[in-house]
Amino acid sequence: MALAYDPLFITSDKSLSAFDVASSPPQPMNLTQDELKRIAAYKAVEFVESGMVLGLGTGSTAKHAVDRIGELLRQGKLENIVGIPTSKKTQEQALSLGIPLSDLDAHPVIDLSIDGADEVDPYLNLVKGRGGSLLREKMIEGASKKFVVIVDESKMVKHIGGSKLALPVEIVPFCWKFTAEKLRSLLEGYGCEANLRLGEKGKAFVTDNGNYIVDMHVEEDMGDLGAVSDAILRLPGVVEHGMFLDMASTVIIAGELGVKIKNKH
Ligand SMILES: O=C[C@H](O)[C@H](O)[C@H](O)COP(=O)(O)O
Repeated sequence: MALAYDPLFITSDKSLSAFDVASSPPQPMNLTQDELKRIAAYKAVEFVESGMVLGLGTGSTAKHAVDRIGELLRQGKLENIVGIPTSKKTQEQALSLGIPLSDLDAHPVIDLSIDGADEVDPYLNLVKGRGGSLLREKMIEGASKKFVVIVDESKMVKHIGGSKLALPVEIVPFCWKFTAEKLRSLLEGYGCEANLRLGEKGKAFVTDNGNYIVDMHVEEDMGDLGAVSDAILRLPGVVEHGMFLDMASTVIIAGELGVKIKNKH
C-alpha cells in the first residue's frame, strides 16, 4: 500500500536544525521505522525520470524504492527505465516487478542510484554493507552521476565507524583468518574487534561475489577516514570495505518530524 507523505514537513538544508525554519513547529507522528524508510524511498523516487539508467540499491529501505519504481512503470508514469541491480536479491525483486535490467558492462555510466545506508555522518560519508552487498553497491554507486541515499533518522551518526556496530570488509575466503587478523591489528588503536560474519547454520556468510565478510567493530572515532580506507585496501586479501566516502550526492532522512534533504556541497 502506498504511504502518503504529503503532510510531512520537508526541508532542504545543510544542518540538522533545519526543522527550525518551519513557521509552526511540526508535530511528531507515530510512524514505524519501516514507514519512515518507505517515506524516504518514495521521496527519492521523485528524482527518477523516464529514460534513466538507475542503480537499484539493496536492503529494507531500498526495497521500497524498487517497489515504487515498479509501480510507476506499471502505471505508465515512468517509461524506458533500465535498472542496474546491486545484488542478486534486488535483481530478483526487480525482475518480479517487470523492471528491465542491465549491468555496468553495458551501462558504465548510471544516471541515478538510490540506496540505503547503515550509518551517515554529517559530511554524508556512509557505512554500508551490513546486508552484505557493499562491493556491487560501491561499483554501481561509484559509477553514478547522482547517488541518493535514503535513511530513517536512526542512521545519522556524529562520525562513522565508532559506533561499535559492524563496519563490513569483504575479503577473499582464502586464509580468511590471516586477513581478519591483519584487519584487527590495523585498527587495534581504535578499540577494534574483527568477526567473520556467519550465515545459515553457523557457516561463513558468502557474498554474491563468493567472498566472506569480516565485520569490524570499532569503538573510537578513526579520524582520517581516507587514510584508514587506503590502509584497509592495501591489505592483500581485502576486496572492498563498507565506508562510502564522499560518494553520496544527496541524503534523504525520514524522521518523526518530517523529511530532511541534505545535499553534498
Ligand atoms: O549491504 C547492504 C546495504 O549496504 C544496505 O543498503 C544497508 O545495509 C542498509 O540496509 P537497510 O536499508 O536494510 O537498513
